[in-house]
Formats: sequence, C-alpha cells, structure tokens
Amino acid sequence: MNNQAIKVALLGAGNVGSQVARMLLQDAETLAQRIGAPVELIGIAVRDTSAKRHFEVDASLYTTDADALIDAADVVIELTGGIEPARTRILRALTGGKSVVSGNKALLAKHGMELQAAAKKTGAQLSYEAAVAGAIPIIRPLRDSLAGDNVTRVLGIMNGTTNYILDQMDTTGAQFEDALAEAQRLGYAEADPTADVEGHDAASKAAIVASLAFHSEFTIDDVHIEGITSVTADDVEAAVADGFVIKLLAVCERDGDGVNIRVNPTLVPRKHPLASVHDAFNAVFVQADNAGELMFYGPGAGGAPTASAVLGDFVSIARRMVLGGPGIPESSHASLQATAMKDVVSRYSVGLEVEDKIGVLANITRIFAEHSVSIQTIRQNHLSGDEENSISSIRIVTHRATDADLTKCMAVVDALDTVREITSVIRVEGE
Ligand SMILES: NC(=O)C1=CN([C@@H]2O[C@H](COP(=O)(O)OP(=O)(O)OC[C@H]3O[C@@H](n4cnc5c(N)ncnc54)[C@H](O)[C@@H]3O)[C@@H](O)[C@H]2O)C=CC1
Ligand SMILES: N[C@@H](CC=O)C(=O)O
Ligand code: NA
Repeated sequence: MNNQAIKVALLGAGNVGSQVARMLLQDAETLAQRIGAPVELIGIAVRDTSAKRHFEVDASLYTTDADALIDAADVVIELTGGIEPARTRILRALTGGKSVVSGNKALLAKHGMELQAAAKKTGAQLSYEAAVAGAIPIIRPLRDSLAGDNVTRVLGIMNGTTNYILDQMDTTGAQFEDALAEAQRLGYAEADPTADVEGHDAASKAAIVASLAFHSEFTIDDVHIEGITSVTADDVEAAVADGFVIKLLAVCERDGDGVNIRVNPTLVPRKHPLASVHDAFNAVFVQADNAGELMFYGPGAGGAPTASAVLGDFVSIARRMVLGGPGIPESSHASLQATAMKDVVSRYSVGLEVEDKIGVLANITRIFAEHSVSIQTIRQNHLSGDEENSISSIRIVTHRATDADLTKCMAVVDALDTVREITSVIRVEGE
C-alpha cells in the first residue's frame, strides 16, 4: 500500500455530492484497499457552509473557497451543476494536471471538447459515468468495451425525472405537476427541472453518448429536442387504449454519412422491454455491428445511485495515479456531422379534434394519402355536442413516414375548417 494519501476535493454537497461525501468517508478503508493508497477528503466547496445537508460531515470540511480547495487536491469531484463556475473550476483542475470526475451533463454536452483538450494537454483524466443514466455503466462500455466495434444505434430512456412523471401518469393517473414535485423531493430532478421536462437533460446525455458511440464531436445544439410538457392526460389515456405507453426516448442513430440525434416523447408498445422501465429507472439499448444488441438497465437518477457511478470513476482514476501514467484521451476521428430531421422515418400517432360531419374523415385520410403518409389504424370517439354540432376526437396511427412528409401533411390538415385542433403528434417506436 502506498502511504501517500490521494487528496480529494468535492465541489457541491447536494443530492449527489452529499452521498459521495458519505461514501468517501464511510468506505475509506475499503476504497484504500481497492486503490492501493489511502483516500483523504480534504474539503467540500459549497455556497453556504451553514446549510443543512442530506449527510452531515465535520463542519470544518466545508469551504466557500473552491479555487484554494482545487489547488490543494489531487483529484476534483464536481457535483455543483450548471455551466459556470463549474467550467472554469474544472479547467483550473485539469490545467493543473488534476484528474476530474463530474456528473455535469449540461456542461459536458456544451464544452466537453474544450475540457477533454485541457485534460489531454496535462495527461489528466476527465471521467463522467454519472452524467448519463445515473448508476448505469454506459459511458465506460461505449468508451472502452465497445471501442473495437462499430456502433450503429443507441436508443433509450435517459432521464429519470420524466420517466417517473410519465410512469406515474400512466400507472396511477397522477397529475403532471404532482409527479414532478415528487420527483424533485426524491432528488431525481435537476436544480431547474425545466431541463428535465423540456428534454434538455436527455438531449445533453444524447449528445455525450453520440460523441462516444460514433467517435465524433456532438454538442446539445446537434440534438432535435421535444420534451414532455405537451403530453396531456388525454394522450396517456389514448396510449393506453391503443396498447402503448409514452416514454421520453433519446435516439442516436447512424443516418447515411451522419448521425441523427433526437429526444422526443414516443409511444412504445406495452410488450416492448422499454415499456416496463418504471419509476426513475433508465434503459439504454446499443446496437453494434459485431456485438449485436445490448441492453443496459438500472437506476438513472437519485443521490446514492449516482454517487456509485462517481465513486467508480474516482477509484479508476486513483488506481491509475498509484500505478502512474496519463489519462486515456477520447477519440473523435470519425468527425461525423449531425443530420437534419426531415428524412427521419418513424410511425406517428396523431390526435385531432374535428367537427363530426359527413366527409370530414374521408377528407383527412385523403390528405394523409396525398402526402405519402399511410394510415395503419384510425379511431373516432364522440367528444361533445348534439347531432347537429357534434365534435369528435380522432386518433390516427400511421405506417412509417418521413418527418418532412408528416409535417407537410399536418400543416394541410390544420388548415381545414372542420379540424378544431391537432391535439398531439407523437412518434411510435418499437414495432
Ligand atoms: N440528482 C441526480 O439524480 C443526478 C444528478 N446529476 C448531476 O450531478 C450534479 C449535482 O446534482 P444534484 O446533487 O442533484 O444537484 P443539487 O442541486 O442537489 O446539488 C448541487 C449543489 O451544488 C451547490 N452549488 C451550486 N453552485 C455552486 C457553486 N458555485 N459553488 C459551490 N456550490 C455550488 C448547490 O448549492 C447544491 O448544494 C448536476 O450536474 C446534475 O446534473 C447527474 C446524475 C444524476
Ligand atoms: N435529472 C436527471 C438526473 C440524472 O441524470 C434525471 O432525472 O435523469
Ligand atoms: Na452512468
């Protein structure tokens, strides 16, 4: 055993940071055995040293001077979130040759390349298993285990908060706002949960995953993003009636010479494995030329599960420090570009509110046909009004169509006097 302790600076003591502090302190002996050197948590940078925490530590560990703490450390663990000052602090550490563990997907999906370049310059390691799908090992499998294969597609549920909300709406009939409040209480949501419900958190993860899977440089700006704020209780009910469940899916797939990266609510058949991903669990499918299809499943959010991924990265970095040698840089040799949505082909479920008159349905199906959007099923229900002024809801599930054709078709349908409202357009996957 090496006698020299590895000094750890922890930035942030929220849901995840406090659990990391707990593990570093409670499991110090085991960690030392696994690493081959003692581990010393030298301080925790916070905004308010007197705030109440999820796990209480010796008060002298808290400091508001993050820079001094970083300068005194061997390894920095960043769990504050947000772009600044996290970016500047991580750069400070990496430039000083200190390896960094971070769970900050928002930062990595925007400035990941800049941070990796800084790490490469000094031989430091930047690791971020916690940034995608919480406790699930997915970064390391993509970066290391599959580095000799050709990944063609990564698809999955990569946000715990939205999965929790949609699952509660589906299984208990909960209201969106109540389910979101519960996800926040359980420590799943981002500090600003807009990032979760608007799809930006999943989009950050998709950009990170696509960069690793396709050996290219993607940022969140390369991702087509639709969140779940437009998903209504009626959509959930209609999904149930049609044998589907709504999930927020992230899809990164090889598309000709590029990669299409998107996040959108998706109808998944009840029999599909993704349909049984409940609560804040995540599941990620990876398809590769030689490996075939792989599935990664587990807790995608929450303090302790995420801390587990952080500690895994930390132990790996600390072991390398004991043995010597630089961090492993990532490859972006393929330099693939993100492709536009217009050629993406999917099935769709379209909800309409229409006047229930002779010829209305025939007119709508004609417009679909004229735009090369073939209808698989159609269901009509009376909504309100008497025989003279009856209003109906129509739910159409299509065969596969391009995004461009569907968009044009919807514009023409929307312009019909007999169509009151297009209530929803949701993609369908998995059949
Ligand atoms: N909560 C979860 O399930 C997961 C979170 N993450 C990521 O881990 C990071 C931390 O997440 P949580 O612990 O949930 O957030 P949190 O909001 O519970 O904790 C963040 C802590 O950092 C502190 N902080 C913020 N800015 C600071 C600054 N400038 N200086 C010092 N302290 C500062 C806040 O006061 C807060 O205590 C984020 O990047 C998040 O995206 C990643 C995976 C899962
Ligand atoms: N807010 C995120 C936390 C984990 O990444 C989520 O809900 O998945
Ligand atoms: Na992970």
